[in-house]
Amino acid sequence: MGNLVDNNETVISVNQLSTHYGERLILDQLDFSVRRGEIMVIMGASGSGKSTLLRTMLGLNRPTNGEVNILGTNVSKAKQNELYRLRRQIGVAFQGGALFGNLSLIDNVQLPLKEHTNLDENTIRIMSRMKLDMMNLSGFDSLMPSELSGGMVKRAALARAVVMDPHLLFFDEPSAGLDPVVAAELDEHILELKKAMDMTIVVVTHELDSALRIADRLTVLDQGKMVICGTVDEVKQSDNQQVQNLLNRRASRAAVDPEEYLEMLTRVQAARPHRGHRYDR
Ligand SMILES: Nc1ncnc2c1ncn2[C@@H]1O[C@H](COP(=O)(O)OP(=O)(O)OP(=O)(O)O)[C@@H](O)[C@H]1O
Repeated sequence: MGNLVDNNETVISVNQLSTHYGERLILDQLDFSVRRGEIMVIMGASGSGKSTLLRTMLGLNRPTNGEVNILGTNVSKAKQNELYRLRRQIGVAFQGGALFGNLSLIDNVQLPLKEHTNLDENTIRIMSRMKLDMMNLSGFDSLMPSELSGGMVKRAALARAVVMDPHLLFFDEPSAGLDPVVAAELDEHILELKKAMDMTIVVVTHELDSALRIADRLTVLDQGKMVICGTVDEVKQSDNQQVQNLLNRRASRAAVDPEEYLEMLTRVQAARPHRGHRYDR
């Protein structure tokens, strides 16, 4: 990656993008771009089309209209080998893309390097350890995924997603299943990645607290339509009713009694099955 960062350089452009499932319109003429070095958060309620947008941006779904350009490739029209080349420059941490349960932490993280490069074992190990270190996971190389806490699993998935030093990172629902403190820690790691690796990051989430913490800009979807695309301040100051509803929903959640919340968390912990040794930092 170069040292000269042009912050206005467009890394992703989404133009007039529409998608259907069968007859049903899911994404409706979306237009926005992602600039080099920024964190773009895509927000919206469940069913608003976030995952469909992510899949379409990665070329896993073909749009019915419009197009997505990533790093100069028209993803919507690209051939398989072009998509393959492009995806090598993109890191992806998906909700469902969990760690391989039969591989240790380090083996999970070094997998992309083994699959996509001809680097020797030693270099692969060093590169993987660097990413584990960045994610506060050094010293846990040989642990199996079942021995890791929820926060560690997410950090490990993030380490794996960036092990090839991608230009671009997609992260689907980072906070899902994490308690607020661990989710906030993960947000710090996302911010650190942006800073340390000069990375452009697209995060899909429905967690407003997390979105406001990490976003340079936000794109808000509602039923497949773009409600707003702007900086955190622009979103906060918007007089659009749907945006205000989203912000107010956060305010009412913030009013939760901390004692009650702690009790609820403890109940969940107590109900969890024993999973062997667990470590966290
Ligand atoms: N494979 C599919 N076939 C048909 N309809 C689908 C398919 N996948 C998603 N949908 C529908 O498309 C709409 C958008 O779904 P999508 O998963 O993109 O939303 P989302 O914002 O990511 O939701 P969530 O936050 O719950 O994951 C929903 O109404 C969903 O039911």
